[in-house]
Amino acid sequence: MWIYSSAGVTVNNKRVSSSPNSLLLLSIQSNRKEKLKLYSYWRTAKKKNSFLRDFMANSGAEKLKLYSYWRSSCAHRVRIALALKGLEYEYIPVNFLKGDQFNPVNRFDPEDYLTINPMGTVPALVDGDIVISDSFAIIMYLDEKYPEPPLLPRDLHKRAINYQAMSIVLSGIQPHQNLAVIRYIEEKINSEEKTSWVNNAITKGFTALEKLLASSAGKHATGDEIYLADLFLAPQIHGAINRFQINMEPYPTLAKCYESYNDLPAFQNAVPEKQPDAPSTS
Ligand SMILES: N[C@@H](CCC(=O)N[C@@H](CS)C(=O)NCC(=O)O)C(=O)O
Repeated sequence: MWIYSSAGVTVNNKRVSSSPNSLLLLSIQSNRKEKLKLYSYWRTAKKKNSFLRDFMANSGAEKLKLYSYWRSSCAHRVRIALALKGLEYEYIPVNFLKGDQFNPVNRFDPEDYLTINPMGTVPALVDGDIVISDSFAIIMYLDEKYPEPPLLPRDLHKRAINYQAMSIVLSGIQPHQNLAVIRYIEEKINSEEKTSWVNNAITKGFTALEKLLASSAGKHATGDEIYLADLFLAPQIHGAINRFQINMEPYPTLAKCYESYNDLPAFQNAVPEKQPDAPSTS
């Protein structure tokens, strides 16, 4: 696998050059004409990461792999990030209802999914030899490797609001509505208790988010650009409305952001209903 960074070029973990420019000369399979084409493309590419992205897409390098489940809001966040960064990936479904998390997910995986993510949850991203689970870690990894468009604003206050909104969803809401948790409540108590538990967690989180974002929001959570908070809000609101039938009227700021997300292709294509493992009737 080719890794290109400001520190140089690595192929299959072997440093082959300390100068990123020589990537072009190292495109071993290319003939002189192709090399010149690559070189002139690199010279004119506005952003180095778009060069890397295109080069990876055309070089036969292994594609990113995303272990996902259509309805997972955590995987949904990563799908948006991948789309915003313009990255192609292989979608590998992990079907929790069939217990895929305890088995090899498909015939190409020699080992159980738990060796990929010992927590047995999605998402997990595989980038060559690098395996990352947890949506936040994955999104930060992608943002650092492919800095355009940036997922964190430069303004420190706005950046802190993004972290805060992300954290409310990541640790204040989603864990309470997680499949394993709600199944447990349903089994040990009953389904009314499950519904009230989830509603309570979403209401508490959305009330806090509404207060946090009322003064910072533009078209999106912290202005008109898309940032980290938006990647966490969109899937959370989508699930709240479609899966848990939450009324968004008390949260006008969140509802307005959600409406704007629905206009953007990166968000439109990442929704659960459009994933390859979604049931056809959903
Ligand atoms: N903090 C983790 C949470 C991962 C997580 O809980 N994923 C859920 C789907 S959104 C899951 O895999 N649930 C399966 C289960 O609970 O068995 C992340 O953001 O990736």
